[in-house]
Amino acid sequence: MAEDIKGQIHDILRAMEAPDKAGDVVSRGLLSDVFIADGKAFFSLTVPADKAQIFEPFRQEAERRVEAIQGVTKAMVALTAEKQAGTPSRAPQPAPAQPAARPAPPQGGGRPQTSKPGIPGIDRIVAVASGKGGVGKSTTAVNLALGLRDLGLKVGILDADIYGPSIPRLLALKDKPQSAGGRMIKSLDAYGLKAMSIGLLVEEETAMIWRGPMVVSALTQMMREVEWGPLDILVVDMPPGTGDAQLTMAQQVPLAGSVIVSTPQDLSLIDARRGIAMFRKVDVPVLGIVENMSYFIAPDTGARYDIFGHGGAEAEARRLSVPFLGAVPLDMNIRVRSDEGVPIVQAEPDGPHAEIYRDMAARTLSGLETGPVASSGPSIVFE
Ligand SMILES: Nc1ncnc2c1ncn2[C@@H]1O[C@H](COP(=O)(O)OP(=O)(O)OP(=O)(O)O)[C@@H](O)[C@H]1O
Repeated sequence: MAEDIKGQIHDILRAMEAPDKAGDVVSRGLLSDVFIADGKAFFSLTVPADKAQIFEPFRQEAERRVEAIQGVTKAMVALTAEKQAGTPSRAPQPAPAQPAARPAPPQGGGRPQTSKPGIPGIDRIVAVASGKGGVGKSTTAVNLALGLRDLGLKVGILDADIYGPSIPRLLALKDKPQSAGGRMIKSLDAYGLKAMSIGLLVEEETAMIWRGPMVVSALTQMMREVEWGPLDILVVDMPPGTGDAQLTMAQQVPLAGSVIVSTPQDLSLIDARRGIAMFRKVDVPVLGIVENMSYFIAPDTGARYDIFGHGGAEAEARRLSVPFLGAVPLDMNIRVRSDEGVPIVQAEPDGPHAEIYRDMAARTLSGLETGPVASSGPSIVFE
């Protein structure tokens, strides 16, 4: 059945004239894998960044035609922009991505330019990623977002962790997303953040088997079709790992930078290194590394223990010439607050942890404004 639908989708797309009149999108290899689940069809079309705008009516028409196939209840087609290696990354943007009247970045600043289509109303998108699961990526993402909020920014958080969306739990999001009319859905509000989670929109089993292009289709759709309102920064909680889905996301989402979360253990650091290599490969600036569960604070005495060999991530950051954004202790309170749906920065704004996250937010922001300080040039390390 699914194969039959895929065949029909190919036929439909082959028969449609591409707006740039350069041949049909299937023969040109612009079509991703087609994924069918629960009667929903997902695929993306990779188009040159400067043609994204003229392809939009084509995208809509493709959705209409695919939805007319018997057995298809919904079609989700995303345009992803092609970034050619070596081309100057200043292709025209299909839609204004910058709200008016933002201060210009400092001279020589590292505000990354991207040839990928920006998201209207969202000034900058920052990915929070980890080389492996369970290191506290989501905890870091929400508290970093709240830290950025405390710096006076308008901040959104998008949970793109298809393998275990945890933002609804961390932010106690209970309401179902509501339609905002047309294709748009309203973002949810949590502690002054705009929030949306893939877990609120898609069945978890469906999302887990998506491959890279499908994840990007869903993600770009969530970015474009959620009413975020104007945002200074959208923090994206990425799926853990450095596989196909993550690489495609890093490559095709217009990211201004990435933050890598690691624990101090060697194994986690090896994975973090892979994460950094992945972002570098696709020219996304690495804004820095966070060392989570860096040391342990005994709940009874408050004494500090470096049980995991604290400092590993900081040393690694130096070795790899990326900024170190901060060390967060393994602290029962951080976990308890997360489980209660009130992240520590919100629950204990005057406590030591909130301060750590606010510092982290300030360093992240400064990396966005001026470029990650330690990231340029090779470093010579004597061991
Ligand atoms: N600094 C910390 N101190 C104590 N507990 C923590 C800390 N950071 C995270 N945790 C706890 O560790 C668990 C995993 O954290 P989290 O869900 O943020 O990790 P993750 O890397 O996003 O995981 P996954 O990749 O599986 O989604 C959670 O129970 C969380 O509350």
